[in-house]
Amino acid sequence: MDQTTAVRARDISESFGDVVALDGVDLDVEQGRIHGLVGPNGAGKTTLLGLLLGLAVADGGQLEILGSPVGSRPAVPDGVAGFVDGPGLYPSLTARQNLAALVALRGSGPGNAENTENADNTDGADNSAEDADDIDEVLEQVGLREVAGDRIRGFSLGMRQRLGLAAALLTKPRLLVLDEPANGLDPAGTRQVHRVLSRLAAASTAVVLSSHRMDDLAALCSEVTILNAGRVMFSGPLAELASATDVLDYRVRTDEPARARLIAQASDLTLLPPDEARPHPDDSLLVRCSQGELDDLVVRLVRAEVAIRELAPTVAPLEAAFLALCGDDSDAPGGAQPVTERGVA
Ligand SMILES: Nc1ncnc2c1ncn2[C@@H]1O[C@H](COP(=O)(O)OP(=O)(O)OP(=O)(O)O)[C@@H](O)[C@H]1O
Repeated sequence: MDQTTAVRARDISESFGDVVALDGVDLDVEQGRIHGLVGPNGAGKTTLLGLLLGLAVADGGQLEILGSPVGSRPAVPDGVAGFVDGPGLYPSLTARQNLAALVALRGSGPGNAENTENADNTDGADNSAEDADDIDEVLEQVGLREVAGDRIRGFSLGMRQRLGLAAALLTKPRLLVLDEPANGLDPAGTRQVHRVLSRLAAASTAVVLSSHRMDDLAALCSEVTILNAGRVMFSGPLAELASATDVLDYRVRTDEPARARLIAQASDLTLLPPDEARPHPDDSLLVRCSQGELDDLVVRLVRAEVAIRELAPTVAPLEAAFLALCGDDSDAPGGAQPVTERGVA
């Protein structure tokens, strides 16, 4: 497998007036990896993706894309494709015409944007047969072949996102950069996009994509970078992130709630007040504890012959780690401390 580093960023900073969007960001992405950027609103995700796409140049730090340092002027680096803030598309053109226009604008087709707009040659008559085949192929990949002849004015957000992905695929990128590609996608669309991205990664393309949600990324990415207020809170494999948060909240449902509560009160763990957010709160216990403390509680309950009917974290471990690191949930276990094991601030 090609081990070339697709992205190597060191101490990247970027400000807009007084607003510090990125503050000493390091990022490493190897080819063939799908790397997720996650963080709350204003964390700096789009700003960082924009730098990777060459839409802007960082105020400070070093950035290498596909083995070459980026220049001092904004320019899309060779081999890079993607979009931030939604794909740029022509609403009055069909899906196929949009892709044909992009091919023409890139200069790999004989036409230009104007003649593509005026013509109703939805079969790509102005493009070479090879371009037309490529267009059909990427439309098929993203599941838009059936609506290739429809004007995209009527497309849903999810369909536009998929067309944006198709446009990026046309360039056969070695680094694909996507800002919230899951926006507006239904579950089937999400699965389809995941399949496309996984195939790309298997063929050595690096993918960097952003999301607000850890659970979105967990299904697709092997590694993540968590940004908060422009700083890297964690960067590394998902498994490492899950183990970064030892303390979690668990729901424990038993056949004898009153006795179970007494036993929990006699333990070292923290007993949380009942979950009022649930529409039908039952009499399960909510406890905040480490894995070891949970083991101890289970042993005590079993010894007391209290039957455990359900035991599960209230929030998935990865989501809990994200909430703890971003410190945007005062109820979350843990605090907003950067994890310092691997390339973080
Ligand atoms: N062009 C700009 N002019 C001024 N401030 C900007 C500009 N672009 C971004 N910012 C600011 O930089 C910070 C980071 O913004 P950015 O869009 O990168 O965050 P984000 O993580 O993508 O947020 P979101 O999840 O809401 O899209 C924010 O405080 C934002 O207001």
